[in-house]
Amino acid sequence: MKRLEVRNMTKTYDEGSSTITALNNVSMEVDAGEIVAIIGPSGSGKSTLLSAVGALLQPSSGSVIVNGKKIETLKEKELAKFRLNEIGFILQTSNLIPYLNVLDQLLLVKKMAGKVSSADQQFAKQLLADLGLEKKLKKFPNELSGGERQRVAIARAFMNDSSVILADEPTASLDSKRAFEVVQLISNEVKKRKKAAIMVTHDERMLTYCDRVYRMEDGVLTLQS
Ligand SMILES: Nc1ncnc2c1ncn2[C@@H]1O[C@H](COP(=O)(O)OP(=O)(O)OP(=O)(O)O)[C@@H](O)[C@H]1O
Repeated sequence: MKRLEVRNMTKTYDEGSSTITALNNVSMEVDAGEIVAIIGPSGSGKSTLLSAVGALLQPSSGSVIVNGKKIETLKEKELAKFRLNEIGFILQTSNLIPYLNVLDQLLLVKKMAGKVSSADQQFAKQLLADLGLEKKLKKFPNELSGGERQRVAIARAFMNDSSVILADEPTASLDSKRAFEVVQLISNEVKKRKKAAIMVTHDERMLTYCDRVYRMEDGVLTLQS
């Protein structure tokens, strides 16, 4: 059983008299410890695919299966829980909360899910240390560089120990040195913590850190390498 499977997924949008096919019979698999890239032109359906895998959008047909469970079978309440516990998102910009320090950015995820244990505190510190931020625990976002902020966002995505990590152009706001660092760190954590990760990127230089590369064109996904 693969950690993540997408089976024959189609998403259409009705636009008056015409229909846009954002995803056209897309299938892919990502196993634990794998990071795959999706490249492709603007408007080809990459964000739509990430949204569907992250249970933020319902496909018109097809399935997303995480740890053998079809997410379309989940009810609204279970879906919210699924998003919180099984999906970690890393976005283009770090989206940190301005009035929380670095450590609290991570602990907020736990506060939302219930309460913060000392094991949670330890885990958060361990993740931040993995990402080279052990000296920045008490800093606020405006006291960090762009690369540091993005590393906090990566640590935060791993904080709920989800099965799946979804990264939507995580290097878009970084210069190329920082971009390499950030993708390498994501890849290392994915392998160390046995996540199934999908990264959408426009930057072909980042593909060296990925196990497979898929190309999206007009809603059709093909394996490139
Ligand atoms: N809510 C919506 N209603 C109608 N059409 C939509 C909607 N969301 C996306 N689309 C269309 O679906 C197609 C795929 O869009 P999507 O955002 O997935 O592309 P993308 O590959 O992520 O693009 P980019 O690289 O520019 O972010 C596009 O034609 C887009 O216009």
